[in-house]
Amino acid sequence: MTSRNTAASAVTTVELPDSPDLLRLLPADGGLSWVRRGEGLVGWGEAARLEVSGPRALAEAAAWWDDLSGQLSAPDPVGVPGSGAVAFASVAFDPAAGTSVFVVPEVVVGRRDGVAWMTRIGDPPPLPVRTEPGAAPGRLRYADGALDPASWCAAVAAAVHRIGDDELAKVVLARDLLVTADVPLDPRRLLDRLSDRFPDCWTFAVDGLLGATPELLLRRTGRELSSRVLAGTAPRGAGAEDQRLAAALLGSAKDRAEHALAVDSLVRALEPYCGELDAPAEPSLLTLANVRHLATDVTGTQRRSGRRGSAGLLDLVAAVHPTAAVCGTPPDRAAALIAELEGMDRGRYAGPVGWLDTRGDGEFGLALRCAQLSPDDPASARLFAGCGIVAGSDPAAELAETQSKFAAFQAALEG
Ligand SMILES: C=C(O[C@H]1C=CC=C(C(=O)O)[C@@H]1O)C(=O)O
Repeated sequence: MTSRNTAASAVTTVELPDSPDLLRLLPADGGLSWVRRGEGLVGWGEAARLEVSGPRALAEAAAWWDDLSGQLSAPDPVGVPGSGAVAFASVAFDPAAGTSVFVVPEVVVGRRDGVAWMTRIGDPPPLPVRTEPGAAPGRLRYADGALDPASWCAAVAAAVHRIGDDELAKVVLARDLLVTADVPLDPRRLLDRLSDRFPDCWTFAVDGLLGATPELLLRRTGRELSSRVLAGTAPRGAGAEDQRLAAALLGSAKDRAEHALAVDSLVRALEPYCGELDAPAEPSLLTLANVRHLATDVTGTQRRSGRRGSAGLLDLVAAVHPTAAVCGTPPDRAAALIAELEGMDRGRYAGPVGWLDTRGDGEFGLALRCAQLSPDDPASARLFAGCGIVAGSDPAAELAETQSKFAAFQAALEG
């Protein structure tokens, strides 16, 4: 665990008279973001930072944030979830092995239900010097990541085989794609384009991991908990074909089984913490520009008493992650098969990403439809996409699904 903390200075929060375009405020090096439909949080500067890994990574992060929250609590005239000091977080897919990053920005600008505010820690310059986002990156060169398409299809076929042997019911297999541009990639341009094209997604950026995720792992507001579980995907089509594909997804026994396992994994993990928990019996459709998903919005109320009643947001995130939307069923066998077949380190892809405030409120999505900007080459990035594999999955169809999912970030890169 490494932590840096220059945060023991005054925290001030003021309401802003005008509602700023949050993503337009970000400085040239990108900063931090969690924005959907123009609302959410952006931040920049670093008042404190934690990098943590190991079997107790999230517990250590929770203790670090509890301690810091005590130092950072301050009068907050806005008083809504996200106002005051916050930490942005990007957790490794496997927090025991990978590095999770928590950043407390010096400046946060937020907007919620039309109310805008700015929180500053210490005395940083209030707004960055504005420069326009950079131009299109010119020519893009793509290269296979860990597995070429044929090898990845072979991995899917092997997974289907293992599922047929009754070893497990579902595993999510992902692949990566490398991209290099002629000029450095501009995170602000990517975030702008992602949020324009994917208004129903959360456009996030934490420590070089950028994306627009449609999946909300867990939101905590007071004791109210909510989640949007996704699993089961169909491509988009033109005209009547699009409606046919939507109806086929809703009626697909394979996709519904894949979806039910993801909902079940979240519900089972949350149940012990909740007095009430509601998961609709039927999934709905979430339609995005590139794909359509089966979706279930789960809501619950956290218990008031006992050890589980006092669990904080990071304890809850640790309890629910990884769901079967990104790992599989049963999770231990699925994680072992992912390690065996994927041939890559997921890093923070498919891990929880979001923010938490000093009151214990916050939102965590799953880091999907994203790319990790290269720390060594500002013109390069690594894109990720994965698919749930169940009995009856067809490797060629799953490969096509990863291509449709990559297309979300590719559209932001291109043009
Ligand atoms: C693992 C990913 O998507 C998950 C979320 C929605 C639908 C999924 C699916 O249909 O396979 C995946 O479970 C990804 O986009 O990389």
